[in-house]
Amino acid sequence: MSSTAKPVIGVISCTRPVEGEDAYIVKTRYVNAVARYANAVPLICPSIATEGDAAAMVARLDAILLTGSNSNMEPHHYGAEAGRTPFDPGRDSMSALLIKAALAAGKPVFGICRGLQEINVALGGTLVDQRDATDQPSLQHHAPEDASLEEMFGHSHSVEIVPGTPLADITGAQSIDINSVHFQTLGRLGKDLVVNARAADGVVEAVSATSGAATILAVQWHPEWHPEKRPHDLAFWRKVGEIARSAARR
Ligand SMILES: N[C@@H](CCC(=O)NCCCC(=O)O)C(=O)O
Repeated sequence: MSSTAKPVIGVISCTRPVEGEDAYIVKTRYVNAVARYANAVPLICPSIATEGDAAAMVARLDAILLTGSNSNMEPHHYGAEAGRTPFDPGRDSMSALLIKAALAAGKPVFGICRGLQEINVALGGTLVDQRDATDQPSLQHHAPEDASLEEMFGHSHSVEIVPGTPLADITGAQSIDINSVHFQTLGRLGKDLVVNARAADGVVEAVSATSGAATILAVQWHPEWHPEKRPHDLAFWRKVGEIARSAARR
């Protein structure tokens, strides 16, 4: 497929110190997955925008992807009084503006891990931190904090897929094994979101929605982490590309 025929997917960035100063960064695995497995053109969106800038970016995109990140949303976004650092307020602001602009424009919104959480909060939902639980969680959703990167993404568990949902169609499976790299989980579900998968402890692991002409598809795990090893992750990216191409033709 020629590059001009490929959809363009905006990939949100995070603010991180690089060489002693702030930089807008995206981990290469997210960008590479969009290019290699969704067969789309990735375009990194700096997390600096007014509402008008976010709308201007979305006007030039066919879809947006909200990536994972080890920062947490600031708790005031979902009505909580306290939360754990690290925070990334620029990312919080940008994700909310991009989601609002994309849904208003009828363009697809894809989310991974933090991105799923941002979508849930943008639609009025809340987050819960597993580390605040008073009782011992029945399922750990994150490797120990001192785990190496490989150990962190090697931490996995199964999820049950809700029959009849888009994820069931995408994967053709009832249960899949996923990597798990998050301490926060969805609390109250955001408006119009449909649960597509749950872990054994009831944690929501995937959601979808059709908001007007826009499609939402978001997962709590990381399909960009070596998807070549997991058919359901390859299927996720193929669907991302398919939805984005359909949006590009509108
Ligand atoms: N901080 C939130 C979101 C977790 C998340 O996105 N993890 C991914 C970290 C690795 C990466 O940067 O891709 C939480 O803890 O739930």
